[in-house]
Amino acid sequence: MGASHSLSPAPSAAVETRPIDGKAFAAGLRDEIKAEVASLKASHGLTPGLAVVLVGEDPASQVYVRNKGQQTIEAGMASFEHRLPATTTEAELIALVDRLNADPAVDGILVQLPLPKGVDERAVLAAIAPAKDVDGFHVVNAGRLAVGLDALVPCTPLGCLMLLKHHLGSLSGLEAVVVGRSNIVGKPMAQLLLKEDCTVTIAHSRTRDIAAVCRRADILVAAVGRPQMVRGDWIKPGATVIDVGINRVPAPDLGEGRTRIVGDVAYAEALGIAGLITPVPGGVGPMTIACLLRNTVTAARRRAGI
Ligand SMILES: NC(=O)C1=CN([C@@H]2O[C@H](COP(=O)(O)OP(=O)(O)OC[C@H]3O[C@@H](n4cnc5c(N)ncnc54)[C@H](OP(=O)(O)O)[C@@H]3O)[C@@H](O)[C@H]2O)C=CC1
Ligand SMILES: Nc1nc(=O)c2c([nH]1)NC[C@@H]1CN(c3ccc(C(=O)N[C@@H](CCC(=O)O)C(=O)O)cc3)C=[N+]21
Ligand SMILES: [Mg+2]
Repeated sequence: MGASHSLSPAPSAAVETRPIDGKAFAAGLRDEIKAEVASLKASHGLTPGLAVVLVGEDPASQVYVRNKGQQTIEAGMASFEHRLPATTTEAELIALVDRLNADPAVDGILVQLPLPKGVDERAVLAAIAPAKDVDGFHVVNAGRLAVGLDALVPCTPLGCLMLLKHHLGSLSGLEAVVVGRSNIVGKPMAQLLLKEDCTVTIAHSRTRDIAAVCRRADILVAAVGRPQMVRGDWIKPGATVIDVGINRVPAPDLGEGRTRIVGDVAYAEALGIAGLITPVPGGVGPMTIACLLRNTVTAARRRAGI
């Protein structure tokens, strides 16, 4: 057969990769939430309130807590910040959570993770009233999500799902691979994708030939915490890539001692291969906070019965 009649595919033209603007999408969501809060206030006298508990001095956590507080107030909600020293005991923390559970002005409680060594995270999360668990980390909410009941859903996977549905429409039948199996990102992400009728694979540190597993994905979600681990040749051409990773790495090009934030995906390598990709920063992170505000409004409505 002559070359002009070859049945093999032409050398594939590079895919045009479109970045997903999570920052803009989150700003739009916050505008909607702000309008909803104003109408709840006008018609029911209800002001949703979010309490954030930060233990210790973790610099990254301080940034997120500041952003959360600002955006909560901008949305017209009440923000309660509790900053405690790293020496706070588990009993003191649980006593604070109990007070917040009983406080009628508080609709949502978020205990920023990680907690200092010596504090049992599970015990603290278990103390949060499920109706105020706007992170969706309590076993009651995790269980409700798993069996298909209404639940407060963890903010990061919820934000990822909103981006996916907005850009892809129906996800039914798509191959989804989630890299990472944490209780706060990987597992609930897999549950949400399953609910959308994806065929879901969860990969983790023991997965054999992870590159080949990832290459099956129409939707690839990276939630690992390893800078740029997912390489360009792990991505199926045209796939949608959601990069959850927030990794602070040295950036000597910016100057001595400077750092920058990168994701779990080698973004530059993904360009020309992925169809859609979330950048870091400006992708999933802003969606997490917007979904936290949304969950706080949801919790406030349910508690008020409206
Ligand atoms: N953008 C946002 O809003 C948010 C971002 N994050 C970021 O997302 C990332 C993940 O967070 P989180 O889920 O809490 O992290 P965890 O450390 O709790 O979980 C990481 C997961 O990645 C897996 N893993 C680790 N190394 C490898 C490897 N070499 N190959 C394959 N899998 C691996 C682990 O597997 P195993 O279970 O086998 O150990 C584990 O399941 C972090 O960068 C975090 O900062 C987190 C929350 C919100
Ligand atoms: N109980 C609890 N719930 C959490 O949801 C939780 C937590 N603990 N501990 C830490 C992680 C991390 N996390 C982020 C939130 C927002 C951005 C964010 O806004 N990122 C922006 C800015 C990034 C920057 O420059 O710092 C972006 O990606 O564009 C990132 C990460 C929530 N977490
Ligand atoms: Mg109130």
